Amino acid sequence: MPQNAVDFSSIIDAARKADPANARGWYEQLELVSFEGGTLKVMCPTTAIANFLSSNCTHAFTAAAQTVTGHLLGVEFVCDDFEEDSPQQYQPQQNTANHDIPYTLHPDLTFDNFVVGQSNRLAHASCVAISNSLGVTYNPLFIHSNAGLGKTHLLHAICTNVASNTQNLKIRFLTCEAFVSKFVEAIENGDLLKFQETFRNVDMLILDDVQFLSDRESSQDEFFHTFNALHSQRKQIVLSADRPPSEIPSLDERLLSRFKWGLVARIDKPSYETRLAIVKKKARVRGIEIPEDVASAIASKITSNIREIEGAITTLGAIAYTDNAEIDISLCNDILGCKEVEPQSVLSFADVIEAVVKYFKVKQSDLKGKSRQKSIVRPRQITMYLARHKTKMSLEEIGYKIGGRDHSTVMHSIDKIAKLSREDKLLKQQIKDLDNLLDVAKG
Ligand SMILES: Nc1ncnc2c1ncn2[C@@H]1O[C@H](COP(=O)(O)OP(=O)(O)OP(=O)(O)O)[C@@H](O)[C@H]1O
Repeated sequence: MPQNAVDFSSIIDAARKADPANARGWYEQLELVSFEGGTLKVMCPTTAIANFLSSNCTHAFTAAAQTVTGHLLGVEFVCDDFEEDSPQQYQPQQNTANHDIPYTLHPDLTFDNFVVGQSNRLAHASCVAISNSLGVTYNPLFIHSNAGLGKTHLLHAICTNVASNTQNLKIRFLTCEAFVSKFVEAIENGDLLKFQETFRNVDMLILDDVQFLSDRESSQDEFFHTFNALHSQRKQIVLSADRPPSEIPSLDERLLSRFKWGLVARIDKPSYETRLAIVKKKARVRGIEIPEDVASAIASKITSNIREIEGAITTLGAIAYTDNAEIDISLCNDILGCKEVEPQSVLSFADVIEAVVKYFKVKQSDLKGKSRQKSIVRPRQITMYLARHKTKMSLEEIGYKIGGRDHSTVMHSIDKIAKLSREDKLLKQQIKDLDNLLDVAKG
């Protein structure tokens, strides 16, 4: 089949329908570059987009390509960050070949896609400032807020901005949990020197959720030395937490004072106007048209957590793509109406993982690690299943929290547990016990 015989726009439409939750407005910017040896090569505008598609959408695009052409085809996402003649194939370990950023950056979480209002103006401005001159303005930068108000979004945006404006920088971006578990692993394996080299020789260190250091004395001590090593070389440090430094329990005084050396910026709950702008922005990113009355209904009803706004838009988009339904106020009220009668989940990922750890007597670090032992794999899959059903987290967020796994691994684990628990009595009982434990935790 020649390349020009492939109806690429129908493939894009079919891919949107096959997986509406991941459909994006920027699908329009994808181009078919070649069709050779049974593989469609799709050119992506950025590495982050190629990364996102490879991790999350390969299945949907392959199924779409096969449905539209009637042939067994493969799909490969490529990008051309170096502006060379031939496109660079996407390398899963790297965000760009010129930077060492081991963590996968999300293409949606950019400064362009971040709505600025009174509630987050300082945090946003300081992130922009540091990403334009690392280690010079605010060091460290400490951002804190309640859940779902944009901390992680800003951290991704800093990395994306730095990666696109500078060359050959070493950036480490990870959750504090990952830092602690790598530290513990390094002690266990006698690799402490290598660990220290990894974290003390970077141009920027970004740690998400540093409240996790609470009560972990050795990790605090190690981080204290990492901090000093970086700060003395004027390397940039960015930290985020769900509370200000002074409210992190059992935080060493030496760290507490260092966390306040630079700038501490709080993100507050956004106003109605900011929420409305966020609804519109999110809809645009997902390529969904939302009428004004629907946008304002969402912004009025969902007030405290932007993640829930995103959830409502994803649901509307899924219905619009799969049923070809028009998004109108009655559809919106159906969705938001359901939300109202749902009991408000106060469970977090931490509640879920703690329950699983206690119940199966396993270590958190193992659940988030790479072990393939059955005694770890099953509790890990159950954690993902429960996180999906008992919290409001997206597949991507669950993957991020459980050791940086991708969305398709999370989906596979959830499906597997759902299927097995129908037949396997022991598994069914385990889920029921954990369900009860979590209901008690919720109170
Ligand atoms: N000002 C904003 N503009 C656009 N999107 C936003 C904004 N604030 C938050 N969001 C979106 O809300 C969702 C949740 O944000 P994010 O994950 O950054 O929250 P968080 O503060 O890190 O939460 P948590 O503490 O639970 O990890 C993301 O999809 C993010 O893009």
